[in-house]
Amino acid sequence: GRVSRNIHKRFSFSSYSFGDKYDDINLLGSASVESRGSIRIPADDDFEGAPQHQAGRALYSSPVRMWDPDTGLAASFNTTFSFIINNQPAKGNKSASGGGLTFIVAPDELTVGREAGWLGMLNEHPCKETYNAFAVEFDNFKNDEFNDPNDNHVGINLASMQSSHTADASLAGVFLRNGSFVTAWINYNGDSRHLEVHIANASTMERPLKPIISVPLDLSPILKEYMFVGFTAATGGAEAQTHNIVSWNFSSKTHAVPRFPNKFLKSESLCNGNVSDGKIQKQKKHSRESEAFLIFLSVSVVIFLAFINLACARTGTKQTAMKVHINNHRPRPLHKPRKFNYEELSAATNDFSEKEKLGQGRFGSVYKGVLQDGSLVAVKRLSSLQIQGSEKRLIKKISHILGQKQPHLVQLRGWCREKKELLLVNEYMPNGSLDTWLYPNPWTALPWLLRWKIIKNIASSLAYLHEGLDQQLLHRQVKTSNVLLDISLEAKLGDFGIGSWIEDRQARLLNPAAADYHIAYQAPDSASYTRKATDKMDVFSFGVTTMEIVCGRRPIDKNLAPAETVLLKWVWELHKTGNLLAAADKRMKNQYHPEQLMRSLTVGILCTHPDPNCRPTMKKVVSFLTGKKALPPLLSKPAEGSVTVSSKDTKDPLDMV
Ligand SMILES: Nc1ncnc2c1ncn2[C@@H]1O[C@H](COP(=O)(O)OP(=O)(O)OP(=O)(O)O)[C@@H](O)[C@H]1O
Repeated sequence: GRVSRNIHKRFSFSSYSFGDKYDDINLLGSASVESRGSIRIPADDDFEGAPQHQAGRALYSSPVRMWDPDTGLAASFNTTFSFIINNQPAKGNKSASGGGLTFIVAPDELTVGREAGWLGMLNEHPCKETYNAFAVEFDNFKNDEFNDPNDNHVGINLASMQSSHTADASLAGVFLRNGSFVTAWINYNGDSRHLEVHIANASTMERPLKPIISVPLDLSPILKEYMFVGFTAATGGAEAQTHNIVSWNFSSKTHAVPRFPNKFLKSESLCNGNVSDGKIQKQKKHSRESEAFLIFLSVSVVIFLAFINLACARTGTKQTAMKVHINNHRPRPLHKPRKFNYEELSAATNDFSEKEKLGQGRFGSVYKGVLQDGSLVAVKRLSSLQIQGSEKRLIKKISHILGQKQPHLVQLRGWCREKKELLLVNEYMPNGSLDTWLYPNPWTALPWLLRWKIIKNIASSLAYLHEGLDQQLLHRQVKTSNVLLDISLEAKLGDFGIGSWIEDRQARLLNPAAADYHIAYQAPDSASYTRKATDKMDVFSFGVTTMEIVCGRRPIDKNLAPAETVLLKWVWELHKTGNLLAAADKRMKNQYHPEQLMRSLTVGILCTHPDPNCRPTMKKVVSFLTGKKALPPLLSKPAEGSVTVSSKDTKDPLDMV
């Protein structure tokens, strides 16, 4: 599954509905919304005089994102609109000429372009400053100064009244000024840099097969991030012409490289990563000295505060009474976990529609849903698969998970067991799963401080499941697709505990690709289905996940050189040659904390030891990561008697790839 990081914009005005959405349209110059509900330029109905030499604009009132500054790519957009150009000879002037209209992407919401041949698109700029607008013109006057081909053409205008491409509208059977309905379709693809324009002289919305213009076009040099879209039109001096836009649909999509909060980008401890493994030892010593000073400082502050507190308690001030009152007011849980019925979840997910699908795992699909109370949920639909054990045992297992509350565990809000399906209702995590942040976007580099925080968050939630409960709960599916990010990019571990209910062999049949991907996280000792699951298998998966987060690559990547294909082996080799820092994700551009990075990779190596007995517990991992416990020295070879990482005679699942 992948969470899209694109920004979409979509709006629609059905025929003669501009009056109903008056606030959504910004009218400039002589543009108006006439009584029937279409946009009309010029405003005045009187053909006798006023409409001559008029220019006006009607823009969608909010800016639209048209360009992504990080990738430099233009938006892709599709727009369809219907218009009528009505042309009558002005009094005393027999020849009917005209002006025309444009669909414009404008850099501002204030400019009204010049009248006549300028179509309200541009002004003459005495200082020659360019006005970076893009427009498709529907021009019914031949301006020789702009090299117009005739008085009935469509043109592409890039910050200029001289069109870069033109086409004769009559080739599509369209006569722009004869007062009939014209429909235009403008489709621009910012990735492939291609523009197509279709027109049809009809009130139907059916697009003709053949475009009137189809050209390669890179709009990115003239676009800026936010722009205004809409229409311009103008009249000249020898005609009485009105331009009515009757209906309009617009949709756009821009790439978006996430911008991370400053707290993840700036830190004094972040330094250029060109540091050798050896230098880090020295840095460690220095940081221990500063840690000692910090501890001294904190202890002094605590003693001081305790003293103040004691003094207040003696005087029995009002303040103390108030504090007690606040502490007693304990918040109630927002959503009590419960059993859901099928209809409720079907309604919440729009009948499990494809549009609401968040992703597909080994056992089924996950859908976004809105419950009746308005809260957002992610519904995991485990269909037609073998759930292990009796119904009674299953419910018992679910209730064990339902009760778990830890800040870094995705909250299970309930379940539904109906129609031979099991549906799990989880809290919705708006920023999706971690794998979608790591891949495949080459522009997104998760900042180091965020990666470091995520690693510590996962470690703490696993330590809680393993050692913080009366009855140990094994996760059994620790991997980046099960690490989910909430609105403030806090990491939470999802899908904990459910691995033990589900028939693994069934999963391969359901989704072989996902099953292959899953195997990369599995410890060699879990290769046998008869072997009982242990917490050390979770520790192994955590080790692989940690390496993946630091290195920003998949645990198995067949596109890489053979020596690098298996992440675990590659990291181990780099460690042996004292070159561990070279494993850091290149997209971080050396902006990381070398000591933290080394520490997490070392923890990764310890956790993926082939011998489960040599792997640390998750509690120990937490103290290694937080620096409470010193890391044991890593041997250049795994300890005597244990199986080596690269050994061929183990049942290492990585060797099966
Ligand atoms: N609570 C949630 N909030 C938002 N998105 C979610 C949530 N749970 C899952 N997803 C999305 O749905 C996708 C599929 O999830 P699912 O857990 O079914 O599969 P998986 O983790 O990729 O594989 P597996 O089935 O082996 O666990 C995830 O990758 C994630 O993008």
